[in-house]
Amino acid sequence: MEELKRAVAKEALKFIEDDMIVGLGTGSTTAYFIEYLGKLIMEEELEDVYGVPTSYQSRMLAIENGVPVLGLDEVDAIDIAVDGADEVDPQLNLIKGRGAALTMEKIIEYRAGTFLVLVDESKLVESLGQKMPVPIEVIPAAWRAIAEEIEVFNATAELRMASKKDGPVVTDNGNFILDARFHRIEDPLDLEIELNNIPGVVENGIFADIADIVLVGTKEGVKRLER
Ligand SMILES: O=C(CO)[C@H](O)[C@H](O)COP(=O)(O)O
Repeated sequence: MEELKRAVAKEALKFIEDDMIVGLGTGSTTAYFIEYLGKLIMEEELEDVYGVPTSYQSRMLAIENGVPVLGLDEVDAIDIAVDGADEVDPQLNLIKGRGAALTMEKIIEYRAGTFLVLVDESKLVESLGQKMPVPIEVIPAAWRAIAEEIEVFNATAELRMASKKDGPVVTDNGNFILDARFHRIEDPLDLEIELNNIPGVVENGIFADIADIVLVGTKEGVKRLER
């Protein structure tokens, strides 16, 4: 599995050119990409490339690996964003947010000229929600009310608990995460919009219609899917 992640991360470097502003995703696959990107920058094979991190994790990795970073408010545009995903359906709709970084990921990836997704083949599903719950970032005081409201969608929502801290996971933005399991997600775009309409919801992990290219690591090599 790590080999497949490394292979897609290497392939993603082919999309990066001098003078690009690159959105840096979060997670284990993107971590390889940031490492390799830093190597090219340090070896001066790429010039004037800047990363815009989507999380503390990607910011720390970028700094550690020699990728200069800028905040979203310091750039005019993002040429390309590179990130992993938890599920990818045949229309290239995604579920993201296992790493609880979905809000900044969506803000940056929505704005990118190209959104490039890196996954291994285990992430491909027939329909979203097949394996993974949909993470929903919520204002802490509203978590219980929203968890109850989610039931209207024929779903159950669970507050994500931390493993190295007592109590719930707190996101980089200071919010909580609900993991919602839906019986069936018929229309990802519709559900994405409806969830965001609930007061107290900051953002949800359905990324419908925004991925441009998905690189899939398989045992037979890296495959490219395009919308
Ligand atoms: O959405 C994410 C973090 O919020 C990650 O991109 C997603 O969970 C994939 O991670 P990995 O590459 O480690 O499987």
